Amino acid sequence: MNAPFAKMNGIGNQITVLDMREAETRLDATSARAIAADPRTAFDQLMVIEPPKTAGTDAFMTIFNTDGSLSGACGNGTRCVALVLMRETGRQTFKLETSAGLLDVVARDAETITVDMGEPRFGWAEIPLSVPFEDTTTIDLSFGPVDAPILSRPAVANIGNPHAIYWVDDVATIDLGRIGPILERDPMFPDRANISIAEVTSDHSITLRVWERGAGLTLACGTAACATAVSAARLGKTGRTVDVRLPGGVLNIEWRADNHILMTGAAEFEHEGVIVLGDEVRIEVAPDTVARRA
Ligand SMILES: N[C@H](CCC[C@H](N)C(=O)O)C(=O)O
Repeated sequence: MNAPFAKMNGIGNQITVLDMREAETRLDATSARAIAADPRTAFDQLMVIEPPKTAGTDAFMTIFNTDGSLSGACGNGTRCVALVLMRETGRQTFKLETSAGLLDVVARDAETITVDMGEPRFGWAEIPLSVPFEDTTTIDLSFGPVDAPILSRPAVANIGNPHAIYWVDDVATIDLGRIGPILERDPMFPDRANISIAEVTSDHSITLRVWERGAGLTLACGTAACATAVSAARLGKTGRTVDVRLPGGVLNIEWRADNHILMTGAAEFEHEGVIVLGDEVRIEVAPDTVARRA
């Protein structure tokens, strides 16, 4: 079976979009890991486009991480899927669905794609946490020596996936590649968690680095930007509209008065081809789609 793929990125977050709308089978975790292992299709997230499950939606998306685990949400990948559908249909508005819910998308152009990421959830059981906390704006989960922790008192939020955000004075001084994998698997998080460190630089800007659950350090994470923005606003650190600066680029996040989070940013094609799915995964890149990079 052949499925078209597009290797893309959402401000540096490595995304492979696999179109399985015509496929008779579903992709399994073993095949997802094989696709991740090939440099031509390597991804932080694999966005599998499937036929719509709910009337009025354009497609269902199954989201795999590099390690083959599933996520209910991926902001950067959703913009990439929208760009694929915009090119295919010429339309600019889409309704997409994941295991976590519905997403309305408005794609003005490749630089300006806005996803309504829905409403954040803050209840401890919704994150989920394994310990009850009445107030999730700060929870008790530090890292480092008890008397001089390197990180402490993160905010937590669920944006279709679990996030913990630590506030720091300088994101460059924290060894997130070492600390991230430990906190990702802390017993506090029964489903693991995406771990962010955030530096508030003004009442409308935040610098962010993310260790992603199931994928590791990435150049950007859309849901982490959303989780960070709403947490900063809840704590009074910023207003409700912020620019979030990630290593790969900037996302604008607006937490609307109706509680919905709007995420706006770019998406980009790199190259395309087909993935032949059988006992083994075979990848064929269409040479004419390989972007010339200086
Ligand atoms: N990069 C994605 C999030 C991936 C989340 C995933 N790592 C998980 O929750 O398992 C984004 O742009 O929102």
